[in-house]
Amino acid sequence: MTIQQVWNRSFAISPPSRWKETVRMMEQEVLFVLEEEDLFVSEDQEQRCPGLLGAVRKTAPDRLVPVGVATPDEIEGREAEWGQYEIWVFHSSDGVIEGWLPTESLYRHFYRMYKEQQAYYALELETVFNTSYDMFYISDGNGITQRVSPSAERIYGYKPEELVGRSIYELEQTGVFRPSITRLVLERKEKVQVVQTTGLGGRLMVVGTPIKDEQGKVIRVVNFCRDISEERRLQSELEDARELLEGYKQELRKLSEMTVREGGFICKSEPMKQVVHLAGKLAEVDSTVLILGESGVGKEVVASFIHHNSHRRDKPYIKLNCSAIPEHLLESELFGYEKGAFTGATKEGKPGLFELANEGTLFLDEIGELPLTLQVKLLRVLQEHELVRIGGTKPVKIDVRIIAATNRNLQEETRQGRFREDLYYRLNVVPMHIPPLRERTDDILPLVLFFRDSYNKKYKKEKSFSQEALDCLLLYRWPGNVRELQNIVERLIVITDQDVIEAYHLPEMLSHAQHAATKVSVSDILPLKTAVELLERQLLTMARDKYGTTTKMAEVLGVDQSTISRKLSRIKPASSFGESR
Ligand SMILES: Nc1ncnc2c1ncn2[C@@H]1O[C@H](COP(=O)(O)OP(=O)(O)OP(=O)(O)O)[C@@H](O)[C@H]1O
Repeated sequence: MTIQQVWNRSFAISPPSRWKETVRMMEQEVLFVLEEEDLFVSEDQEQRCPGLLGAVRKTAPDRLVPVGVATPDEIEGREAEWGQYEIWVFHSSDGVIEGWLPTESLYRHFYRMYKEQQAYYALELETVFNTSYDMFYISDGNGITQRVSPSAERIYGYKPEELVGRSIYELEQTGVFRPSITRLVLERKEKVQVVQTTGLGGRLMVVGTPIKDEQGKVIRVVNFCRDISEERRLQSELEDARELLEGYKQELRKLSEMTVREGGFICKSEPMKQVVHLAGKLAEVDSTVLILGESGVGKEVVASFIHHNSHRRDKPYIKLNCSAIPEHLLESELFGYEKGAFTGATKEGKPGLFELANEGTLFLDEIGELPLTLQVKLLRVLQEHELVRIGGTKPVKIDVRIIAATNRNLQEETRQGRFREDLYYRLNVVPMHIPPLRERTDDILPLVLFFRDSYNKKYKKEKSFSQEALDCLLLYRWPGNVRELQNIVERLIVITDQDVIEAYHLPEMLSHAQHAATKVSVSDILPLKTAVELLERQLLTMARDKYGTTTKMAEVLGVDQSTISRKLSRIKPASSFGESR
């Protein structure tokens, strides 16, 4: 039975709602008379303690009546022990009970009971206050700190005693926390829930609640503060892991694209033959290679060709796309870390890709995306052939061949200060430029046929292309280079219902090429090379007559200005064309 229940069974001598009042009266030594209903709350109570009501009623005026009251030993959960006390009962002249008055011994009993219960509540509150991982922060109506739980030291970096007595306005100004939730509660006079930043860089979710007096004036503000920095850290770690995963997924997709190639390496055009020739020579030496070229031209294919034809072929070939990994994770991916190097580091530490690629080749794709801080570290590895893991002190010897690739203009990047000049020269020992597909149109048809056969095999189909469709593919500019061509051929093989893929099956972006294809008509059979040359000559002459400058010609014919100059020099001396005449 709880205290409240005991009080009720004690015939509501003083209902709990009035204990406080009773105690206040006692403390002020004021006697007071309780109402009859305080004594006899309900018939139900009379039923539970039969006889008492009758006994009181039968009492002669102004007589002492014995009553049973729970002793103070009965505190939450313990069985009540009943003590005997007496009360004064007052009757009116016609015998109606007017009120009653506890005797002094009963007053003392009330008092003890109240104080013990108060102490019990205070103990409960104290325990919650002192042991909670969350923080309670209590201020008065003027914003002066009254009480703070010990977790303040962890959260704000101040012990409770260093905060008590200080103004929250001052603490906000000095940056212990921002904003002050107490200030907001005092301003708005209502409950406020806001995220607060601490001077230590943490973040708290704070719920501030006003306590008001009878006139509605805020006399206390109780803040409940939960540290959410950890949640945010975990969330950001999760996001990092997601980004990492996404990076690897991209790499996997590329890998699956590559498996279709199964070692097939198409190089029919003259420029591509030169690239392969150079790659063959580079495979014989260990020098650093920088492969330049637009996205999808085959830089990775060439890197892999170099590795697989070098003496390192039986050692690891590891590829890292510097733009696919979030900047802050790139360092540990590349250089590894020692155990406990940072929060989130595994217990054992982890080797980076440099160590994993030891004795083999590390292909750093999109090197232009490497942050400047890591560029310094990479330069050191290239120069000293050793690295130090994050959080480590011991240098680790490394024997790795670096092949880097980029579709950016690295020279321009160095001018802009985004790429270190010293690293650029260190990487640029042997640069290789892979021309875009539109500049080696002789590769288009072999590539289309190669991917057609690969995907026919993969999807168990027997599709072929109509001549008109092939013409469109040949005339398209392929801004996405070989990768785009590969994807389009795959899509056509998969989604076309008919066995022959016609021009109208081609995706929309090829429609311009298709349109162009119908604009060109050939009246006789002649060798393709001659036909292309004739067409090229006609186009160049037309464009030259119409526009007059190589800049404009390059724009309308969709090639670089240098290509125009080169081609024009074959049909007419280049000197007759100015840069932007
Ligand atoms: N000469 C080729 N023969 C056969 N397949 C090729 C050839 N060149 C490129 N590919 C294929 O085209 C796709 C893109 O090539 P790759 O990934 O090497 O291009 P990249 O220049 O490295 O692109 P990015 O700059 O976007 O990384 C790959 O699937 C690759 O197998």
